[in-house]
Amino acid sequence: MSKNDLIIPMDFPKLKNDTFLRAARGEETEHVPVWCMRQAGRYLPEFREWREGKDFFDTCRSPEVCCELTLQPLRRFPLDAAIIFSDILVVPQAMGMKVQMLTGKGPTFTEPLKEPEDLEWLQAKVDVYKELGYVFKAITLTRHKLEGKVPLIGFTGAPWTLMSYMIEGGGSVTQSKAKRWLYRYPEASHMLLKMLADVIVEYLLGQVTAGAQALQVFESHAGILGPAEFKEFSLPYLRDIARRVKDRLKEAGQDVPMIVFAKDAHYGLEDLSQSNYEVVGLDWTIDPQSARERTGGKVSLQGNMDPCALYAPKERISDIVKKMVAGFGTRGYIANLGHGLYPDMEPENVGAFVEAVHQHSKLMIKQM
Ligand SMILES: Cc1c2[nH]c(c1CCC(=O)O)Cc1[nH]c(c(CCC(=O)O)c1C)Cc1[nH]c(c(CCC(=O)O)c1C)Cc1[nH]c(c(C)c1CCC(=O)O)C2
Repeated sequence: MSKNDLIIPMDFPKLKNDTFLRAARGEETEHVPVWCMRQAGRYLPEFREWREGKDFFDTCRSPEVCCELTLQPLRRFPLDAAIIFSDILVVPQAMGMKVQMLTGKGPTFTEPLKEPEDLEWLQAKVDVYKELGYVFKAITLTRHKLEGKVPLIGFTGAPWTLMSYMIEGGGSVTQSKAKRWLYRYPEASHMLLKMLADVIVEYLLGQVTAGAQALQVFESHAGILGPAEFKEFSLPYLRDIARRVKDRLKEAGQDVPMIVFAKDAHYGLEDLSQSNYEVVGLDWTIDPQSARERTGGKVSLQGNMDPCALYAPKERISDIVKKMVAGFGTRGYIANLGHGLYPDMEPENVGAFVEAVHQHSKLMIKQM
């Protein structure tokens, strides 16, 4: 597949609910928009049905199935945004690494990177249209099937998070193999991070060309780094990605809001709020008001209810949401969880969360 094989997205249905996009830009809204990380996931029986017996990455490579899985949560809940069903690990795959999703174990690389010499067999220059065109097709198809209901979010893993998977070969508590590279091979680490950033920029631009209306960058493994390592090995690449994507979009007369979610990196909040992203996503370990103070009104904020609060009864969820919305304020705010939904969560309680955000925020905005 090449860029020209893509259905050039000129004829998308008109967007009816742009609350999420307005909040991302800090504009006024009638209610606080809300979506959930991992909203397309195993907590939904219809999702489990579609995924049953099928390989995870085969599913990612089927645009029709990705489209269906993306739309499922929107049929149930009045969410204000959709996020394309895919995975961050499709990028290492595009660079030539083999990854499987093993039941009960999660993502597993057949041959993780061990030493700097291993970088030689990585694909540094990736034709994203050829290797990741299936994601772009899923985005274009979903954008049509959404019928303008809500905006569609595209996403990527950030360089450090992807690097850590490529070296660890899967999930890890200490990330010690990946961190060993940072301390022992800083030059090779920067080489790998730069290689990843280059692919990510093209990948994000391809997603916008295909129809993505916002982009989220997941730095899920930020919290394992100390402040100095974050400043050296994560932040510069996060900034570089947003800058390059925005410059290239500007040349094409386009502008798409970008969200950075660096989990557990509150030490980096001030820096993240000055990193070319419109929105900073937050995990639940930071208090909404202090996040506001530390980001000084420079960005919109997204988050940050503890996903486990969804185990509470509905009335309690409503109280927690009310405090959270009051803490962030209704302007420049996108409600979300502080991380993804877990498979054992009740769809009904997810509905209660979404409803509580709309209900409380509408009242607060009216009273202003
Ligand atoms: C670290 C990471 C990954 N993938 C992702 C991240 C960053 C966000 C985060 O910090 O959680 C991002 C991701 N993965 C998935 C999405 C889809 C969109 C959404 O609904 O949010 C998104 C945005 C689908 C998925 N990706 C995965 C699932 C579950 C497996 C399945 O569907 O069979 C889904 C719905 C698998 C996955 N993919 C990954 C892991 C560690 C796992 C296994 C853990 C688990 O089993 O939940 C890597």
